Amino acid sequence: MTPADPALRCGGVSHSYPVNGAPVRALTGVSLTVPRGAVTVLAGPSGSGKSTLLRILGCLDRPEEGSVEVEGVETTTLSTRRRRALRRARIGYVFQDPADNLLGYLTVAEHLALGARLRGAGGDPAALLEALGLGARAGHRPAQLSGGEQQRVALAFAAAGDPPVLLADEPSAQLDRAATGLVVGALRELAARGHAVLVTTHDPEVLAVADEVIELVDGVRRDAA
Ligand SMILES: Nc1ncnc2c1ncn2[C@@H]1O[C@H](COP(=O)(O)OP(=O)(O)OP(=O)(O)O)[C@@H](O)[C@H]1O
Repeated sequence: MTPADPALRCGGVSHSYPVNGAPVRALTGVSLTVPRGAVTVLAGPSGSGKSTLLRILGCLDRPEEGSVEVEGVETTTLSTRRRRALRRARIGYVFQDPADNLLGYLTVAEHLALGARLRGAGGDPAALLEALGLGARAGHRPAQLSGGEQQRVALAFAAAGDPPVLLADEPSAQLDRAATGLVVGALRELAARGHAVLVTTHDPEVLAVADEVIELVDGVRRDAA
């Protein structure tokens, strides 16, 4: 693998969920690459399969069909244990629901220290907190923060330790304009430092800073691939 190779690549990914004994098709034959040093946006209407695809690319779920490579490593054939180890070391993930991202008993600073430890220390967590407008919150626990502040801490936690791949599911969903501006700035800054950044969004402010937009409709890639 060379530095020019994409950080993430998937090919022919299809997936369905069983609902009342019958499969509900969420993705059909999706192929894409996510380059380093850029912000790539996964767009599309509600229910189009964005979260499903992000979870599969983030090695949280295994697709029914297709390949998923992280930094040149095919992940769909790895054991659950090895996939989890690869995810922890190489991928930062921000879940859509703030409650899924943070541990109630850790302060903001402790989250960042944990993120750095999981990946081998790197980056500058204090600078990232400042950039996200959270410089004064390092000693606070999630319950002492608003939903929007928790979502920004989740982004800092996911980026702590500089994982090469950063995935975020609707990172501005809970945020007002000012906070969205901070998150958008942080996503661009992470891309400028060489991270591969992939976010799902409906938000025009996030779409505006995308280097590339990949559009899903009914689980199928709609843009010119
Ligand atoms: N756990 C699940 N069980 C059953 N069906 C599911 C599950 N998760 C998603 N689906 C279905 O899969 C399809 C894709 O859902 P997904 O959440 O990936 O879309 P999305 O584009 O992220 O939507 P949104 O923008 O509303 O978050 C939808 O038809 C949805 O109902």
